Amino acid sequence: MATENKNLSEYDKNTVPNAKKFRFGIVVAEWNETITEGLFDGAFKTLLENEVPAGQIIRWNVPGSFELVYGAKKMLQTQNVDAVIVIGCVIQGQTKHFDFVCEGVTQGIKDLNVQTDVPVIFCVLTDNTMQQSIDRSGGIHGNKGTEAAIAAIKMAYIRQQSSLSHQIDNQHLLSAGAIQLEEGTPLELKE
Ligand SMILES: Nc1c(NC[C@H](O)[C@H](O)[C@H](O)CO)[nH]c(=O)[nH]c1=O
Ligand SMILES: CC(=O)[C@@H](O)COP(=O)(O)O
Repeated sequence: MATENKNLSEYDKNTVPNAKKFRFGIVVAEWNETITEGLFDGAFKTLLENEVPAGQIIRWNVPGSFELVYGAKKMLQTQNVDAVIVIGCVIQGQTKHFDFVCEGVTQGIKDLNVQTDVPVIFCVLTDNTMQQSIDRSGGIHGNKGTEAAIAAIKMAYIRQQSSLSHQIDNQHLLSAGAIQLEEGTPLELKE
């Protein structure tokens, strides 16, 4: 389904987990800032609407979308966050630079999702025209920032639940008699 057949701001509140205790990082590119500010507004307001306290939302700015990867990496390395949203707007110009920026940021964010434990949400418009970006940052097609905020809440919840289930599994094993040795602990077998 293409964006033109879906309003990016619409979501079913009944499918959104409780987000009150989650902490979110938002990294915003300054290129095309009228668009990225619109995307940020959509994401920020949606997090507030889902009862995330403003004090649990950390915002950093970076120069352009290519720097979103480094900004997200340092955000999740240094801040206590349950998910990171990266916000950018890349618009086709006269050269192939568009292709390289889009590929770089896409692959970089994918790599962070593979290599780290904190979900990084891809709120980067890759449009042919400014009008397409306007339409997707609060215009006729809604706001991709809203979509990204809901995705961030859902992924933070999956991260939390998967960690809990892992802990429960461990507890189950320990309570069932399995032992968990600290690395280097000598195993003493009693007669
Ligand atoms: N043309 C756009 C850029 N270009 C800048 C790069 O993202 C990067 O900041 C620069 O190459 C220095 O590393 N960035 C956007 O976010 N949007 C564009 O349309
Ligand atoms: C995505 C870009 O870097 C692009 O907008 C820059 O424009 P140009 O390709 O005309 O240099």
